Amino acid sequence: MDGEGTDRFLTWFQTRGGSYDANSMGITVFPPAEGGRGAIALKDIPEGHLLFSIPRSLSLSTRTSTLPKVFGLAEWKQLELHKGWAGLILCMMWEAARGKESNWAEYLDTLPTAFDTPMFWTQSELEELAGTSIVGKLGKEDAERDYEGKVRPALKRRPDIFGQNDKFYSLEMYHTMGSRILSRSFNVEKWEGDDEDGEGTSELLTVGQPTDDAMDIDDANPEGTHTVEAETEEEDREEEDDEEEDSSDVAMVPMADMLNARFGTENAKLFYEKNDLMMISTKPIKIGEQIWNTYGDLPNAELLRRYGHVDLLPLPDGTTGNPSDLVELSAEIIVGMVKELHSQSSEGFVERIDWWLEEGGDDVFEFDCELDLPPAALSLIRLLLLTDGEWNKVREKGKPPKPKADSDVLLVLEKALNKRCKEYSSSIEDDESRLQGELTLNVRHAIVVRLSEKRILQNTLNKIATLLHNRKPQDNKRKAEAQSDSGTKKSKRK
Ligand SMILES: C[S@@+](CC[C@H](N)C(=O)[O-])C[C@H]1O[C@@H](n2cnc3c(N)ncnc32)[C@H](O)[C@@H]1O
Repeated sequence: MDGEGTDRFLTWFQTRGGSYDANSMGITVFPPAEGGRGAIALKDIPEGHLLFSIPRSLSLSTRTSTLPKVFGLAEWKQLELHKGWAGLILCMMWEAARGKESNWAEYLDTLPTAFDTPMFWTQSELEELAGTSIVGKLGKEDAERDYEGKVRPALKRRPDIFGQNDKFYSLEMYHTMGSRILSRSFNVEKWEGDDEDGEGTSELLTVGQPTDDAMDIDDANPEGTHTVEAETEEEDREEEDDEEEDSSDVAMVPMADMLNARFGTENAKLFYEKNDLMMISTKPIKIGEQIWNTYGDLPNAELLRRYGHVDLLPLPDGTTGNPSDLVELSAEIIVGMVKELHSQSSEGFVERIDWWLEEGGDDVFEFDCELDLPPAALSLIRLLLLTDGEWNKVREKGKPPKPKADSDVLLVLEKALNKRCKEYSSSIEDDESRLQGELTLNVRHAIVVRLSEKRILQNTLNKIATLLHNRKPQDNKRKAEAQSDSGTKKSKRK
């Protein structure tokens, strides 16, 4: 968006009831590594300062767009457009197709048309992500299923509303709108006491998850909070009980979505009142500094998948990376390793695994930069290593084994992590050397993500090796003691 575009947007914003402190903040373009277009402090801003406010009616969601009503709410639901993001995407397509007639025309003009997210990568670029957790989370097929199953039938059913304009309603446009939601939407809940369909004087929506983030600013907005993190994946949302309400909470919020984010730099947050959403500084901001929101300090894999960028900061070990990074290990690898190491038959495990899952046990374990061994992974390994007698007792008690990292458990975990390392097609050294050379942005991002995952795996393996080294003599001593104890008991019983 050029200067003229910014001015048009700001004029639109103000004429529609939005307000911003033009003395304190402006919209400018930062270097790409700092987010490109974003907001800048035009003077020293104290903490708790209102930077801008947005009437709820100016957010764009399935509640504020008139499309669901024009289409007919019953038919909307019949096509399942009230579930997931398909309904909001169709609203955004329709609003874009209406051009200047749309309430959001000038806002829609500000939104990106191209993305650096893996959703739009070539096959060879995607191959660079092999081994990372992004691969299974792109959601492209799910999106295309929704387009074919919900949006296309809606377009066919109501040519009087949608016309024949393929340009605005193509699958490509569906992905573009979906990516706009993924990288810019907020979770805007209904205001408590609002009536069923969001009409009337109860003034529609509230922002965010009014829980931990809540912060008192003054009496006027006692429950301020924000959720700049893009919504959870569609498939997660579909599992939620009150899905209908959740989907209509997803909203595009003009101006608030102009703020960039970087790990640990947040100095402004979105708060809410009954009628307005408000961006308020959470720290003093110096003149010339960027006004940063937060996307939840996500790991680079998630930043890349949702937003198309990565955070690189100096880390305590002298490398650069994102302190939130983590690597996933599936329970499947652990189960396979126990089978391999202990020559167990698959049948013996099925019962235990089913029980583990029924009890709410994880099927994926996260290892992070802190290098703590996930207690749930330790507990699962112990469960799988139990004798049949011990397993029966555990089942009777209804409690998974305590997450103790003895040497048997550590050996399984070590092998499982070594196997996990093999899912990447390159070594740490290869990646480090490639990062020194010329690379396209996408390939560089892919290497940053997988290198960090591999470093976490390697550091965790080093930790396990040290633990094993220190623990073996202790474990042997304990085993010997246990044997002599049981011997004593047995002789007593005789
Ligand atoms: C909510 S928008 C922020 C405003 C955006 N820069 C714009 O021009 O409208 C999120 C997008 O901004 C960019 N962005 C935000 N923070 C960034 C950062 N720390 N580094 C690189 N890009 C960033 C990414 O393209 C991301 O998808």
